[in-house]
Amino acid sequence: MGVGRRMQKQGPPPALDESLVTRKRKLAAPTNGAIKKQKTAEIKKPIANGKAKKAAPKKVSKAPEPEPEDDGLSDLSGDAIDDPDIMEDELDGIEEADLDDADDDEIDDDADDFANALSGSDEDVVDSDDEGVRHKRMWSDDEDSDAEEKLTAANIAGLSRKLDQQRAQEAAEAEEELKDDALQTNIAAADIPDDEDGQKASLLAPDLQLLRTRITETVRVLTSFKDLAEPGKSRAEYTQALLRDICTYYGYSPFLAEKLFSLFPPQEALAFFDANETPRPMVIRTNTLRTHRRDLAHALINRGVTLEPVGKWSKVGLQIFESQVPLGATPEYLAGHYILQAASSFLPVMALAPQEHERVLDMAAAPGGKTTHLAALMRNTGCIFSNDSNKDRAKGLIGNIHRLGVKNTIVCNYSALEFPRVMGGFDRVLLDAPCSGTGVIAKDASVKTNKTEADFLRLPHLQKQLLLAAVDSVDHASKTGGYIVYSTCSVTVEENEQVVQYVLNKRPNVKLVPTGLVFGKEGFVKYQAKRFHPSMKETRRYYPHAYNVDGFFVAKFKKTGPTPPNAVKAQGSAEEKKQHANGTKEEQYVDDDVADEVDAVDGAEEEEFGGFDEEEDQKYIERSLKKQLKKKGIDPKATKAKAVKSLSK
Ligand SMILES: C[S@@+](CC[C@H](N)C(=O)[O-])C[C@H]1O[C@@H](n2cnc3c(N)ncnc32)[C@H](O)[C@@H]1O
Repeated sequence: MGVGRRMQKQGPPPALDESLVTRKRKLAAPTNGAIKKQKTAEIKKPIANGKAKKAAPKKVSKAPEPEPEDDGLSDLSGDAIDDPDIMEDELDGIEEADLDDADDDEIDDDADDFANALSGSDEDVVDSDDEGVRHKRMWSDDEDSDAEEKLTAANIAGLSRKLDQQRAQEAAEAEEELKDDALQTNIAAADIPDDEDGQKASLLAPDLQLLRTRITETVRVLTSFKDLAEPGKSRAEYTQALLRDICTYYGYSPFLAEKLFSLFPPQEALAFFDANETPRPMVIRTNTLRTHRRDLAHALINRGVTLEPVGKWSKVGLQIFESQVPLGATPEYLAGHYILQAASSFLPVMALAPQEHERVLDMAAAPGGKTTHLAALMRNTGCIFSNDSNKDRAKGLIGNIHRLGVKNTIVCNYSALEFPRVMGGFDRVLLDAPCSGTGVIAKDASVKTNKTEADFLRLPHLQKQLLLAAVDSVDHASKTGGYIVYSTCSVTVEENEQVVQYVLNKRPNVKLVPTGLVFGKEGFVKYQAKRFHPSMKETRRYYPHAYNVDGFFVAKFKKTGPTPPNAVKAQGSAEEKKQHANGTKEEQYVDDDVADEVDAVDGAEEEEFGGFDEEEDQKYIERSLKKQLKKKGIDPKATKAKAVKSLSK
């Protein structure tokens, strides 16, 4: 695993993170000298057979430190977890300060007691006001020198990775400078062969370099347009030129480049495109049904893995900096002690916050990252219906459920559109919807070119229907729940705010509520000509450039009553149109597409479930296609096949 951006600390930027999570925090950043000292210590640490030897403990432990087990599993067994003595011994090589924020809510009570015994405090790191405890418990990159003394082998390794990262960055910069020099030399050189037109033959590196310079310069002009624009040149002209350069430089289709660019101010858009060029940090989620985060960290450190807690916002995530072993094949992995899972995938589950003994539906669940997290939060109680329409993917879901020791889950294989006809009355429903993947371009670069306008009609349409089904599957009278979480790994407005707005319009019996997540940007209340309900600010957006996590969207709804049988009918009725015209209805927060669709709905939905039918769906798709074609100046009377083809170009 290389160094670089991947090594960056993941999660919320300091301002958000610190102010929201910690009330008292005065520790300063470590000095370079301190980091160097730690680095030296790590270099001295011998590593044999791919297995790092334990660093010598700084403190003498109460009990003699046991030799690490050969298979690294016995110290993670249920007995070890429940036996404070054994666990205390284990912690000699990994100081309690670092990992005892790991468990809290997600582990069993015995383990909580044990954690408390170790730290001398039963408080949660997140809410602690106790400065002393805070010093001990923090595991971050801005400790003071006192706290450094207490850093563990893991922490030292983590920090030394950062030093490596710094060095790599310096090396990259030096290389960049060399290239610059070379470029200048090349440009000035008289012996570059001319092409047929007598122009200097273009060289790939100089072109990209120049392109990058031009992009940066155009962004600068757009940012201070009045002061920097050439007279007579419009903002639109600059933007078009910039988009052309972005497509060439980063390899996006013009359609997607424009769609993504329009989400941000120009400077931020550039940061977003840049962030999509580097992978996010590798993260694993501790399976608290099988182990505790600190025990897992201990076991992996002993196998030569360098890691750190993912951030104070998660009690189960570990960010992997470097590994001597394949993380998908360690004994701990095979024993189900963790799952490889992107950090942002934790968020929808945290937002849904399932309670023990509830009935929960995961509508689109494969391969099961979120289902298994739900099960862990519910401590294997209650019942999860874990559904996916794709049978092959559902096999992976079953595999993960078995590996991670999930016992409260029933796997089903329906189109989620069939809920609640299959079953309803759930306390909570998670809809992690199929989406375009514009939040995970760093993982799948094909998204840059393979998504067309047709996808951004088809997917939102499916997402809207699925979300209506999710709402209708929840028991509004649930004593503990009545919540729905909608998430996507996409950043487009069509797949997020527009879907949420559509459902708010169609189902007056739900409202948006805070997600409870401690970081993330507010959803759009306004986007281009579209206006959304003010409560849309309760939804959360996540961007790779802002938090070093995959792009994600999370919305949480509370169902307040049964769906009125005439809900949909009312929305298309003459009375409602009159209300819209008078601006007397909350549903004036309607975007064009929603208005079209609402107008198109004349048939009543007789039952709580929306009663979708393919014919009706087709009508919406065709209507939207026609609109798009008209916008493009294409004859909408062209055959549908031709129309889709031209839109796909
Ligand atoms: C984003 S992935 C879900 C990831 C999953 N929640 C996890 O955390 O591992 C979306 C899933 O939706 C499924 N899907 C697509 N259309 C569906 C439908 N109509 N009903 C149910 N599942 C569907 C896909 O097969 C895919 O597995």
